[in-house]
Amino acid sequence: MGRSEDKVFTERLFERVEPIWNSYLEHPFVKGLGDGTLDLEKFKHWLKQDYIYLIEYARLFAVGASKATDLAMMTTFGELLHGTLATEMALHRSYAAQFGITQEELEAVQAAEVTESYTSYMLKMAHQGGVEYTIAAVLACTWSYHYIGEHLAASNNNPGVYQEWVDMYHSPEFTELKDDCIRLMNEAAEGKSEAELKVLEEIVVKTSYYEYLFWDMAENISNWPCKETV
Ligand SMILES: Cc1ncc(CN)c(N)n1
Repeated sequence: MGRSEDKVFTERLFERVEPIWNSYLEHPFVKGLGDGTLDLEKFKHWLKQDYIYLIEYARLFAVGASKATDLAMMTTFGELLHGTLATEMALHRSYAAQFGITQEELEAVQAAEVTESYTSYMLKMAHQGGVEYTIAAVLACTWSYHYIGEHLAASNNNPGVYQEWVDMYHSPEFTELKDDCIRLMNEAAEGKSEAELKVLEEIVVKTSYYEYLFWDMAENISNWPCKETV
């Protein structure tokens, strides 16, 4: 006991990404969400970019369903797909309605540079390997948002207009989506060689870095340098 091989795969992953995820908690955008001081224009940029990010993210679950190795796994991917489209994206539609942004406007948003790069990377990984690549590509997204949601809720600051955001990401529904992703990752990692696990670990690390870049993109309201190029 006590050897690294005795850990379930996601425990080993968490040890690797925990410092990266803790850096999100120090990020000005995330801090602003937690204490309600975040500039609304920054939040609107996140909202629009995240909506189209989530459309591609939902597509990943469809790829996962097509690569599933048994019916139980296919069912879980179906639930994750539905949970993203119906539960998580309902948060975005609710905020958009408060800000006078229609659903059509949300769907017509053009991906900013980081959104495009991040979703392209995830989809490339999902298509490159077996179902375990797809799960590795989505894991940090769901799990790290839950990590942030839990920390913000526990910090007892007043998120003000962002209360709904904090409530969503540590809600029982979102916790279930996160737990499903963790379970799928461990199932898919079973019997894999160390070399294969290392590849999956690097996907989780890289998507964790992309998550940081996404917070930065929202904080800086950044987009492509020339509007004409999008
Ligand atoms: C960029 C990003 N990463 C993760 C999540 C949580 N599904 C999200 N909504 N947006």
